[in-house]
Amino acid sequence: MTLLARAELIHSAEAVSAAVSRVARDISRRLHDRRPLLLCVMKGGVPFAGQLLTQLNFPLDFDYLDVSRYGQATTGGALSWRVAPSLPLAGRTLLVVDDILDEGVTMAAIRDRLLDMGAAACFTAVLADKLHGREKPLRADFVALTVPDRFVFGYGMDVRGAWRNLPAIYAMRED
Ligand SMILES: O=P(O)(O)OC[C@H]1O[C@H](OP(=O)(O)OP(=O)(O)O)[C@H](O)[C@@H]1O
Ligand code: HPA
Repeated sequence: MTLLARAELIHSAEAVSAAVSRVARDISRRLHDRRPLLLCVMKGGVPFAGQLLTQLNFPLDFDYLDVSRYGQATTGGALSWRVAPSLPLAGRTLLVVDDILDEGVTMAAIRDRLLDMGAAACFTAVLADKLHGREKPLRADFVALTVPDRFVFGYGMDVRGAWRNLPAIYAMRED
């Protein structure tokens, strides 16, 4: 059986879409008058950032950064910075958008680096916050959904490089 056929549906496409719209409204309320620079974290942040962008009805700028610490693995390793944002950050309000806050190592390192680069404020938005019960180095300001403490994929999140393109969120079965 294929990996997808054996996987368990955690959040349907409809549930993901509704949660993204709710977060878009929250972000609009909080940041509408701050002309934020929205930074998409490659690669997993692409679907979430793309859908958010179409629902944020206020002026903003857009750029991306690329970091990775999982590669094809299901456990995290050392963080590798591949591309830093190219737009100037000094004095800006940032909104960093990623697919998942798991151990939180990636988002905390991104926030620290962006503040070091001169950003005035760094807000964070994630599609999924993984509930594993361990302390995280940061809490995201905007969270669309929670996911259980299992390896999840879909809507930007990959499993061994695949299935980022799914409109719903699935979890691998443990056995
Ligand atoms: O909270 P953490 O435990 O640090 O994990 C979260 C990070 O892991 C994934 O990135 P990955 O390294 O797989 O890069 P990718 O998005 O390019 O696949 C995900 O997109 C987050 O950026
Ligand atoms: O559960 C996960 N799925 C996909 N990518 C991830 N990166 C960190 N945790 C995960």
